[in-house]
Amino acid sequence: MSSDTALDVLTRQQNDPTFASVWDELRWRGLVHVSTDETALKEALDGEPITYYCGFDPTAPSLHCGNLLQLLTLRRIQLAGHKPLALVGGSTGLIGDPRPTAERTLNTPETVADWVDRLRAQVSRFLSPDGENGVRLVNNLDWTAPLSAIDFLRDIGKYFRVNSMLKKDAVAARLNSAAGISYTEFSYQILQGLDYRELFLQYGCTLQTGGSDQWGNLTSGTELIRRTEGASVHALGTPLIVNSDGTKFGKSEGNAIWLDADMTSPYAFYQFWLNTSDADVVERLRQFTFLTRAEIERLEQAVADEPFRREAQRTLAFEVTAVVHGVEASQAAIDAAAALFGNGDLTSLDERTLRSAIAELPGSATLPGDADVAKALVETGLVKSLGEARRAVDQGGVSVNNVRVEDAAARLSDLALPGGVVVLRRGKKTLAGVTLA
Ligand SMILES: N[C@@H](Cc1ccc(O)cc1)C(=O)O
Repeated sequence: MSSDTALDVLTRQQNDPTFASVWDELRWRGLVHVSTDETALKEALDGEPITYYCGFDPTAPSLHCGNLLQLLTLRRIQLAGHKPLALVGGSTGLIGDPRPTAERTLNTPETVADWVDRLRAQVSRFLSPDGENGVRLVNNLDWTAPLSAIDFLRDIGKYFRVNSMLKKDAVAARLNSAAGISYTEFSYQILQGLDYRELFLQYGCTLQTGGSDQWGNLTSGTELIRRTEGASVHALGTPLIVNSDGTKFGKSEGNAIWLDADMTSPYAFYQFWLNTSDADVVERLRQFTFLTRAEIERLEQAVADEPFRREAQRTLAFEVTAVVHGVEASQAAIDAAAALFGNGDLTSLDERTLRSAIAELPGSATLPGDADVAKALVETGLVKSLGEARRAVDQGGVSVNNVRVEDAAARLSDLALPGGVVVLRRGKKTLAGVTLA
């Protein structure tokens, strides 16, 4: 991340006078899908600061776009004065939250511990550490590891009825599948319930947020607290984000969109948001940016009046990339696209941005430095044959790094940008990238 941190960006845009109540804002932004008693929750959120939490499991070295919704929701509630606990699941990550489809493979404790560290660092970037309601990071391994099997079964297990455990969505789906479900994953909801109780007892935590797929796990905690402590606490489930064409949100050509810049480059991240459809873009602006209601409504009008300008998409991509990677990286992603597609000066781009930008072009190849322009045109699929390549160059229709080439036999190493990057263009629009080996 650059010097301009996610929080700087968030904080700049925090004051939206339209919303007297954070509950009203969460509703308007389309973040409330399911919750425990609404009146009680609204009252709690509009009243004195409460402590609330959301958990993230270390199932990969980085969080992804789907988790981002939870991080931003945590931040919105923090901006209203409440105190967040961000839990990274050192113990739950060792067990695995059952997915409706198939059993997870267990990761080694070393791997999980490494991912816990990485996720803690990621999560902290989205929440302010300052003041009375500064974020506290917690790890459920701290209270789960010391628990003996006997204590777990006697003291906690007694409060869970297998019948209701079987009804939870993911468990029910797996029971009906051929693969079934292991006892390990079946027990997961108890652990998450235990977390909520622990955070209630230790910190007075009275709200847990999560995706709506977490509803069973959220209510596992509220029920346990009701049974053991006689207290009534809250849970809030945000909607599952889907694209209006029915495809899953958060993937680009089958790859997950990660928050880690080494796993998904800021350029690719920016492009992902830029590709949002007109039908989805306003909802995404509400859910994933801190822009004010007035600004989002103006963009909604822009989508209706001048969809071809894609102002809403460009704003969305800039804002979300800035929140995750910083303003500079977000601007660099814009500059790279402009230089590539607008025939601009490629030499002004930094090598890393340029490399990640060409990696996203449809035809990209790695070639030895002594390869010539004709060969590169063939290898990247811009032409079908060496003959066609030569003709295209002779007709003046080929450029390398946005400078027209005259000689199809020119060596790529003589034309490359620093880092061995070569951008080939055929005609006006067709681009491909080559990295020299
Ligand atoms: N089960 C949550 C992560 C989580 C773990 C422990 C908790 O206490 C809360 C949430 C998920 O898979 O997204």
